Amino acid sequence: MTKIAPSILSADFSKLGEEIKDVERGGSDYIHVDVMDGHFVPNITIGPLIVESIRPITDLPLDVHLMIENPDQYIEQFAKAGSDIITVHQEACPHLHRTIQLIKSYGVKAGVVINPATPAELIKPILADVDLVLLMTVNPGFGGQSFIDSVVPKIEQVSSWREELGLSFEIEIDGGVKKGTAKRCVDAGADVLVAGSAVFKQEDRAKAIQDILNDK
Ligand SMILES: O=C(CO)[C@H](O)[C@H](O)COP(=O)(O)O
Ligand SMILES: [Fe+2]
Repeated sequence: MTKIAPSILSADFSKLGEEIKDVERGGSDYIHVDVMDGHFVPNITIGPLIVESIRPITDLPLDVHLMIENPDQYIEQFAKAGSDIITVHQEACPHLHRTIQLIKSYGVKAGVVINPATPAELIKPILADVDLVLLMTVNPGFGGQSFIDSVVPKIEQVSSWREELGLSFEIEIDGGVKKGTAKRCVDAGADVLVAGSAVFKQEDRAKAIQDILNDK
């Protein structure tokens, strides 16, 4: 069963708690939290305080996507704030194994992310250590961007390695996912679809979620 992870980046922050409840009722599997530092990406969003404040609102796993430089410095804070999954960018981690082990040391699931232009070969050595691989289908930094089609073969590639290596990490896709692009991701091997604007910018969030999951 394909999972959906609405990204609160596109939610109305003035009523974030209600927004999260709405997508939870609408059938979400994870809540995706986009953390941006204005350095790794050209935008600033939220920090551990927000993760801590939304933690009591939902029992859904908080899937925290760190788009920050030097993530090692902040992993403890995000873990203690209540993250269930923390994903770090390969491009931001010179010592990727160490960073993945640091996340796991707090009892949190660990994921690795790559940008659209980063070859999947660069994360092959870490696949046996991660719970999740996040493949960006936009350049990180903003919601509402267009899906980059050239990432689809990379989804197939990572999915085939997972089978060959007998591993069980989840493959998550992030950026421009909506009805029309979701099917291509799922057909290529994606398990979890992040969707920001395609969920939160719609009035009926339950319908928006079903439209994405039923993309045929
Ligand atoms: O990581 C992200 C951007 O860097 C977001 O998760 C992503 O862009 C979701 O927004 P949308 O579905 O509107 O593209
Ligand atoms: Fe994200």
